Amino acid sequence: MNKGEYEKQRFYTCSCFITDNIFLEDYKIHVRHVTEHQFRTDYQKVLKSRGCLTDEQFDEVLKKIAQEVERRLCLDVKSAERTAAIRQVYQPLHPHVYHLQESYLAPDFQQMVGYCQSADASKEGLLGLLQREAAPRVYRFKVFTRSFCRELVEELDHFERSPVPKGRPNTMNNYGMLLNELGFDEGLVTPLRERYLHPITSLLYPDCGGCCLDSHKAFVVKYDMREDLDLSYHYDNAEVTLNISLGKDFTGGNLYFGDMKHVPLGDTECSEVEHRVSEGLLHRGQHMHGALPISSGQRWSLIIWMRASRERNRLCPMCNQTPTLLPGSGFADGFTDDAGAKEGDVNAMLASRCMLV
Ligand SMILES: O=C(O)CCC(=O)C(=O)O
Ligand SMILES: [Fe+2]
Repeated sequence: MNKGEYEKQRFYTCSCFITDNIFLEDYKIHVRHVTEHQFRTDYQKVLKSRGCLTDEQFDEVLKKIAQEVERRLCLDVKSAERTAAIRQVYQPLHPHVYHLQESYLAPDFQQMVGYCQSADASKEGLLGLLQREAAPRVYRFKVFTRSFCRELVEELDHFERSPVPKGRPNTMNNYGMLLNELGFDEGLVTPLRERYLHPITSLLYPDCGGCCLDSHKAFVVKYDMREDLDLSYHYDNAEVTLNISLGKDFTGGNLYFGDMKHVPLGDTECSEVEHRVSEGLLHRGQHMHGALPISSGQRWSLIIWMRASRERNRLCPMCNQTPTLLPGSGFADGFTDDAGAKEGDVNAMLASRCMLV
């Protein structure tokens, strides 16, 4: 997609964003909340088995859900406010890391992409260039040079220490940052996805949107002995995910992969996969995974959730239904308004709710 087309393309979020996949940290469970009655019917028993025993604890859960729904309803407004504040006052430490240059990329990675772009490229040929699968259909390869990883972490650390407001990546990561708010999309992440990652994912994952990626959500996750240590088992809101280990020094923190999300847990065998600084792990977004606790140091990873509207317009990967579209800003959640998609009618509700907080 060229720049002109990108500017014209509007992206949307599925309305399930307001009701589904709400993560309850205390009970390590994702829940759906449409009404209190439905929620009690669906979750009271399982929550009890996880230690939610008293009425007070259950009320606390309902309060957390209400807060999370409120946060989601106001996400775009708050994000625009943060983006504006960052633009106004934040002074980057390394302004050059915002603009992709070939010299940031590992030579092996450039060669691999060169192969994928050649006329006779094939999946078999590409697999011959890659290391053995780290887990089923999980591929490991160097992406950035070590020096670029170091500079990027220095830049993000500098941002973290600055007084500007920060948007956290998702409900499961309390630390880290959203790269679009910092201005990384246009110069770094979009060109990386379009020019370098798309040729690879087209060959490796044509069956799950890898050949028609058209947007992404990019963020950095950060684990520290005094902050988040690990990440619960989950699937991503993505067709294909790239997870690049940026550093710093850490031990532990391995990823573990199970099976695709529709496979029952009882039939799943997990494989552990080590993070290696400057290397990326590429996997299908719907491939269940989590991160083990770090045991020392600080671990930073750049996560790119890549989306294919053609794939997700048919079936939202988060609710498994035909998406009901809510207008969003920027890439939103990567849905587009193709014929056949249901139209949402909650715009007015979104606007009025956001004014309350
Ligand atoms: O901690 C990691 O490396 C994995 C992060 C992840 O899976 C995610 O943010 O979706
Ligand atoms: Fe993930």
